[in-house]
This record gives sequence, C-alpha cells and structure tokens, in this order.
Amino acid sequence: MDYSREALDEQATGDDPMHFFMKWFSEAESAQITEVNAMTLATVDADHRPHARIVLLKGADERGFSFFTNYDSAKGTHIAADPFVALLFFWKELERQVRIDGRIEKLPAAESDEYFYSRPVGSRLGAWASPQSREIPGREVLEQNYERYQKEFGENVPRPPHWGGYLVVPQRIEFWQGRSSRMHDRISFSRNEDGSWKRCRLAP
Ligand SMILES: Cc1cc2nc3c(=O)[nH]c(=O)nc-3n(C[C@H](O)[C@H](O)[C@H](O)COP(=O)(O)O)c2cc1C
Ligand code: PXP
Repeated sequence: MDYSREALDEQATGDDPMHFFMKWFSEAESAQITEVNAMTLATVDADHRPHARIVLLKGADERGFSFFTNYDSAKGTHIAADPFVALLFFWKELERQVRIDGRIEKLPAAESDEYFYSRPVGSRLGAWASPQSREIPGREVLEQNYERYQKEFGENVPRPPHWGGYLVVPQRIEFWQGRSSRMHDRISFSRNEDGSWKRCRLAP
C-alpha cells in the first residue's frame, strides 16, 4: 500500500491540536468510516507491562478525550496504579493516524451519570451484569446476573458505582498523514508548562 491521498503541512494544523483533532474527526465522520470513534487505549500495569484494547471515544473538548468503562476492570486497575496512558486512532480510508499521550483522570460523577442515563436500558443492565475482566465459569453467569438485575431494577437502572468515565488530558498529540514512498507527514504537538502547545515536524 502506497499512501498518496494528500499532504499535511505545519500551517494547516494551526496552533491548537484539540481544534485540529475535531476537524480530522469530523472529516472521518463525513467519510462514512464505521466506528470512527473506536480508539486503542494503552495502559501499563503495576509491573510496567503494557496492555492495549479498543474503547469508544464519547467526548472530545478543550479538556481532552473521554470514554466510559468499568473502574474495577483490568484497565481501571492499571490506571489506578499509573495514570499515564496512550490513545490511538487509525482512519485507514483517510490514510491518517492520530497518536495521543497523556494523563488520565476520572470524569466528574455528574458527567458519568449524564452519559450512563443516555444509554439503552440493556447496556445499563450489562454494566451491572458484567464483572469486567474477571474470569467467569461460563456465559450463563452473565445471563443470570442480567436477569437478576433486570428483576431488581426494571426500567430504572441506576449507574453502578464501579462504572463511569475517564478523561485523557493530552500532553502530546501527533497527526500522521500517509505519503508516497513512506515519506509520511508527522506533525506533533507537545504541551508547554504554561499549557500552550509547541508544534514540530517529525521524520516519518
Ligand atoms: C469496537 C469496540 C469498542 C469497545 N468499547 C469499549 C468501551 O467504550 N468501554 C469498555 O469498557 N470496553 C469497550 N470495549 C471492550 C474492550 O476492548 C475490552 O475488551 C474491555 O474494556 C476489557 O478491557 P480490560 O480487561 O483491559 O479492562 C470495546 C471493544 C470493541 C471491539
Ligand atoms: C463493555 C463496553 N462498555 C462500554 C462500551 C461503550 O459504548 P456504549 O456506551 O455505546 O455502549 C462498549 C462499546 O462496545 C462496550 O463494549
């Protein structure tokens, strides 16, 4: 595969990488890419070993990038031990990659509530039924848990205390545009101490 769609120059990315991310994200949405918000989340465990999995981006604003999960999951345990994480998007139809490194924190409970109560009742029950990342003897455990919570809550399924959002506050954001002969464009932003951004070009 030789990438040849387009170029990315420093000026085009502007001074604010969050702003530029939104632009690329909406272009990916317009390109009808399925699961455009699917991103790889990398964490490290207490022994400094890396782990990666996909989660869905549910918000991006001037603060950073947010997603929702089980705080007692493997990733939740890693984050509690080490708050440095990485995110990765690959939009192959646009020949684009976005790499994000940053520090992660929990979203305020009110924001977790707001998102949780926007989810279908079935997914809300799923959050109760699944002890995410734990070994279970069989699928029937999940089905039994689901029925149990369905009986207990009916249509009014509250947010479990172990389920909520995280915010990744970016320290570095890199935009990668594939180019011919592996001579790709890489524009990288690093956060300065005062919160402003320093932009540079990296060799591909
Ligand atoms: C397309 C896709 C989207 C996913 N989105 C989420 C998500 O937003 N939150 C989540 O907890 N798990 C999500 N998962 C499941 C995770 O990849 C993972 O299996 C789960 O969170 C357990 O990870 P852990 O054991 O490392 O904590 C998604 C999986 C896929 C394939
Ligand atoms: C276990 C799990 N939790 C949360 C999500 C986030 O997506 P949603 O809030 O749309 O269900 C997903 C998406 O696949 C998921 O698999």
